[in-house]
Amino acid sequence: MNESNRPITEVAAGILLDAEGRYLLGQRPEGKPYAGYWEVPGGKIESGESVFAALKRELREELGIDIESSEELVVLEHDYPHAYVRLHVSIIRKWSGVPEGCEGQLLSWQILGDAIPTVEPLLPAAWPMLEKLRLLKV
Ligand SMILES: Nc1nc2c([nH]c(=O)n2[C@@H]2O[C@H](COP(=O)(O)OP(=O)(O)OP(=O)(O)O)[C@@H](O)[C@H]2O)c(=O)[nH]1
Repeated sequence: MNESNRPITEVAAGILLDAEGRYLLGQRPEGKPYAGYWEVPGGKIESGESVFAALKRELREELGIDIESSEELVVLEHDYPHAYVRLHVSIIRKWSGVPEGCEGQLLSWQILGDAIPTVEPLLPAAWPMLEKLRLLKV
């Protein structure tokens, strides 16, 4: 619970960062809250699951890739009308397979040095994680 007494939804989000300094965004599919918004891939952490296990499972389901490791970037909270979420954001530099939109979602590689993504709209809570990513010397 938080100060507004809403249950906290724990979420794992993974920023795939490639050797050319690009990161991946995906578009939320129809049927989910904020459908059509762009986000960092990931999803809800199941009860008893570690952040890394959730990330590994979500990225396999959503993108068809397998990750071996991740680095924590930031933990941030956001109060949405539909949920109060705590996002555990990690950077992933190595994976096997080529990311595909396994749930029919569009994907877009973005250049880290760009001020704003070339796709929109972005989920509100995606902005602070991208800010944090830019501050990092990657
Ligand atoms: N994956 C992801 N979720 C985010 C981001 N920013 C953000 O606020 N969220 C929120 O975190 C929650 C993630 O839920 P989700 O709907 O993607 O999770 P899921 O795939 O497990 O959903 P499901 O229960 O429909 O299967 C949503 O409330 C979403 O609005 C982001 O950048 N990436």
